[in-house]
Amino acid sequence: MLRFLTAGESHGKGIFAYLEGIPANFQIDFEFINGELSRRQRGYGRGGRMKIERDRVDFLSGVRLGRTLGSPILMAVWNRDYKNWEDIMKSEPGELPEDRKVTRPRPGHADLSGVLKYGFNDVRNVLERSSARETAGRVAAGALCKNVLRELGVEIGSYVVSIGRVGVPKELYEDLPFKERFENAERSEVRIPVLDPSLEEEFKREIDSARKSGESLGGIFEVFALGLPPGIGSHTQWDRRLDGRLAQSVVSIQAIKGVEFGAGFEAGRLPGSFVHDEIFYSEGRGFYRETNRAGGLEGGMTNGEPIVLRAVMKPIPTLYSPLRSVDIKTKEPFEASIERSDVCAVPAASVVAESMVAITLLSAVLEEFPSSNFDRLKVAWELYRREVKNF
Ligand SMILES: Cc1cc2nc3c(=O)[nH]c(=O)nc-3n(C[C@H](O)[C@H](O)[C@H](O)COP(=O)(O)O)c2cc1C
Ligand SMILES: C=C(O[C@@H]1CC(C(=O)O)=C[C@@H](OP(=O)(O)O)[C@H]1O)C(=O)O
Repeated sequence: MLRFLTAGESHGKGIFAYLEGIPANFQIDFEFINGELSRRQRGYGRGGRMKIERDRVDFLSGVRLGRTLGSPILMAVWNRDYKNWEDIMKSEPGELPEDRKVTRPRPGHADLSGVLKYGFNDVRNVLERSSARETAGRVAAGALCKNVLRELGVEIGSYVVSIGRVGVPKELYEDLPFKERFENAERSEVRIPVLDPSLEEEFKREIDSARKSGESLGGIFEVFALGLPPGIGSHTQWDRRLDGRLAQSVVSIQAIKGVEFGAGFEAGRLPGSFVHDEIFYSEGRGFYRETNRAGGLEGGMTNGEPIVLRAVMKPIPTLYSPLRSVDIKTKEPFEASIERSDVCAVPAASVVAESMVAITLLSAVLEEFPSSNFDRLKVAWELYRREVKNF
């Protein structure tokens, strides 16, 4: 089992990820982890903050000479922007003048519920932690989990299928292998799964026109995981079901409002014979399916087919065209105005979702094959893969 938590404020010293349970003696690919952090920063539609930050991982514990020790791993992603906020974010005692406190809660954020819950008179005490800057910590930890899973032959990727009203027609990508969809997304500024310059332009125009009119956009992306054998997860208890655990980990990402697996909500409109994946067998392949409407999950377990989930992100709530709200001090209505914000962060959110999927999958794998040492995990994993193939 893995234990994973984050700490840190958006404009504080840094974002930190705590990860416990990674087997010892795993050789970490630092370049890969830093590459994942930079993937999270990219994507058309991001705001000024991403020009300041150059996220890199700094291992503070649990790693020696490039290998894991089996002890808790603490990772830091330092905030370059901290130096611009030090006077209002420092931990040493001090008082802020009233005019430097944030008293205007933004609709769509944790701001109002947070000040009411904690009794704060400064919204900053809430917004600093509710900010999606925290996702840098998720990606640092998720990248290490992805690194481990890759050594077990499991690949995780994602691509964007719609932003605002613009979508990628399904017939353009449904026949492409997942790896090709992913490689195309990596070359696209909006992470779409096809190489189509005019479609790419259409996505960018949608984002540009939202920016011009002071609007923001959400969208939908897909995450896949390849190479998992059947039987990871469990049908025996609600909190062990892998579908439920994956959904929770992805919906926990800031602004993600829903998740569906495989045929998803469409399954509710179709009769059963169009939804369930029939079972076949051949000597070379073992058991297999010709369709994957289940998205690789049946009964809370992997079924050996690719895991495919789709998630929806709401539009960024901080808008250049102001929304109405009420000042918590004066109780006067006002229209929120802002200095900087992302217009669309769907491509970045899809990278974060890959990380959450990696953390959840590796946790389930380690529950099935508890191992203190990575080489032993690999042996147990290969044995099981062979066993189910030759069943
Ligand atoms: C990668 C990423 C970047 C985001 N950037 C912004 C931003 O620049 N401005 C903003 O208002 N919200 C941004 N958000 C969304 C907010 O953090 C989120 O909407 C807010 O936490 C409330 O969402 P919730 O109701 O799901 O918690 C971003 C979210 C993600 C995943
Ligand atoms: C800093 C990141 O995302 C931030 C998420 C965010 C929010 O309100 O969620 C607001 C913006 O930050 P700022 O208010 O400093 O401009 C984004 O840039 C990041 O992704 O690293």
